[in-house]
Amino acid sequence: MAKSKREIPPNEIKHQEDEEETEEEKSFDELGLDLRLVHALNKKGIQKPTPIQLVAVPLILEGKDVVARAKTGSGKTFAYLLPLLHRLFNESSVKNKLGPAAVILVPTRELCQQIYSEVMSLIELCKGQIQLKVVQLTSSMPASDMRSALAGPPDIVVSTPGCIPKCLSTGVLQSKSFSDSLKYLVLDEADLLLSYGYEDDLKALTALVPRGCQCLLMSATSSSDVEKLKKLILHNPFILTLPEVGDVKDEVIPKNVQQFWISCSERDKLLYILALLKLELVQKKALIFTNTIDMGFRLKLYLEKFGIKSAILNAELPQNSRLHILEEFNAGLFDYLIATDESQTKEKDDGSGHVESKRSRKYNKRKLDSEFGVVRGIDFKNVYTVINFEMPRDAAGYVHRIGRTGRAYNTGASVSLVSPYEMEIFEEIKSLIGDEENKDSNVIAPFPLLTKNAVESLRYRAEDVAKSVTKIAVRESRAQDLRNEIINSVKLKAHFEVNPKDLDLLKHDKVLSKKPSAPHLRDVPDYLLDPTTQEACKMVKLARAAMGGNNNTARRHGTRKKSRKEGDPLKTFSVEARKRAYKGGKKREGRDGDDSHKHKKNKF
Ligand SMILES: Nc1ncnc2c1ncn2[C@@H]1O[C@H](COP(=O)(O)OP(=O)(O)OP(=O)(O)O)[C@@H](O)[C@H]1O
Repeated sequence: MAKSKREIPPNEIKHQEDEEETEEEKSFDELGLDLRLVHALNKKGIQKPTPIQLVAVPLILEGKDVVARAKTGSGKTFAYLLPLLHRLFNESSVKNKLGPAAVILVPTRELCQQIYSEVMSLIELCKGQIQLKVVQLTSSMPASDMRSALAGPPDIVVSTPGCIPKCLSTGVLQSKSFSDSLKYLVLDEADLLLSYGYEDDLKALTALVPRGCQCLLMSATSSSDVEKLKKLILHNPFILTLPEVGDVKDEVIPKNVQQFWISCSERDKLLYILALLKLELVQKKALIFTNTIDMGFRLKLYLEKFGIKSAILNAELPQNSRLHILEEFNAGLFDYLIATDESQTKEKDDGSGHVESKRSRKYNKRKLDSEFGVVRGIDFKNVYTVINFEMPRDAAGYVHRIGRTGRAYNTGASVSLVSPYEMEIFEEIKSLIGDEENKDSNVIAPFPLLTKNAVESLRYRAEDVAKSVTKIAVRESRAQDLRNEIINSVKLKAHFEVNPKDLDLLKHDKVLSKKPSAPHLRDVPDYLLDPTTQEACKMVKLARAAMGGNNNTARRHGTRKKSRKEGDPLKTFSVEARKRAYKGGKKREGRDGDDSHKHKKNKF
């Protein structure tokens, strides 16, 4: 355990990344973890604990209540999962227990799935030496599914908070059985649980948490909500804060993420993002955030016209599709994911002074999934760049968005397009993450690689194309995409239950536009680029090569695997799907190869 050298309350442990050198040398084994878990981690390529794991694991193994606050991507999940599994592995199972021993509560379904997969993969890697039943529950599950999931009962339940009260009220779970068996309660992404509207559910649950239950609360940011939860559920917990929250400024963005911004008008945002992507001034994979679903589709349609493929992720899509999109993106099947991370209520007013049309509002009234959370806590793999096409509505949203890159020991970058409407929130963000004492410190620096000339050389076509992406086109594409995803989702459900790892059926970066992109818009000829931009492109490419390509390995595997799977029942899905898959494969082979021919031949 990290010893406190400063005068801080006895149960409060603050930790700086550069202190306690000997602590940082410690291995998982030396933290006292079960060797089966240590081997499982090694098989995953995880060798040394992150700072939060170094401090939290021993405390949790000792049975302490812990509140851990650490940056996004700092490894908080293993910080509680490893000691939790250790304790469950080594406990003699209580006979006749009628409820779960451990409950992990998370704010969204996506997180539920993610944590569930993480637990299952650790258990599987323990080579069948461990028999633990793990289930996931979400509020939309029918009572019969909940009943069968809870039969046994399971050792670990991963759930959104609304589910447990639902299980209790429908008689699927008895309050007494629940209280008698519960030994571990984890509130993960605690800073979000209340903002997702789970306060009543959590209060209902509190009454049932027995005194001896070990409670753990994990969060990326500190907030009054976290304080509230801490008081509600934990008893005299150890408070871990990494890195140390200094007197002056709270550091919430990982140091390994370089943050940039570009000042541009609302109208020029399409032009600027085109320049960033088309001139390849940002590293792939990139996660692009918009505040409304319509804007996400507008952006996708616009980029398509220039031959830039992307996929869309939002709360409107069916759950299966969302999970599938995440898995595909994580597996490297496409490079750009446009995500909308706000809820329906917020979507009505986008804060930028833009008034949405009546029809658009009608579409926005579609039922969005309140348990959806694209940004919060999701472990996107190998995202190098996060682009804020529109600025989030609050500073915490910025922290969570940027936290999708630079995870664990990786590096990353972010680029925010900031219009005059968004300067206020931008200032707020800067003051949250910056150094107030040193006003000149460029925590978010101006993006250095894009010259005015480079932008202007693209303006004519960019504006022309932007005009062609009409509101009607956006609306039609959104409706069409939703229809497709609903059909696919129903058909996929059965298959994914049997083959959860199969990613290859549907390509989510399919082209939505009815007209193919014009060849002259696909590539940028050299004569349009000034020497500075050409130099910048080269630098980015070199950096990508140094980083080991552009994450295409998985994609290539995916393509080949698919072409071999002629017998796959999913391939008979529909003529459309097959065509798309074939086209997708061809296209990807081209993209995987040397793409240096780009920028040379075609006229722009
Ligand atoms: N000790 C480690 N060494 C290397 N990678 C690790 C280690 N611990 C966790 N990771 C990886 O780091 C990534 C981020 O971990 P995790 O999702 O737990 O972060 P987090 O702190 O919960 O972030 P967020 O607040 O965004 O949810 C995951 O891909 C995880 O597998």
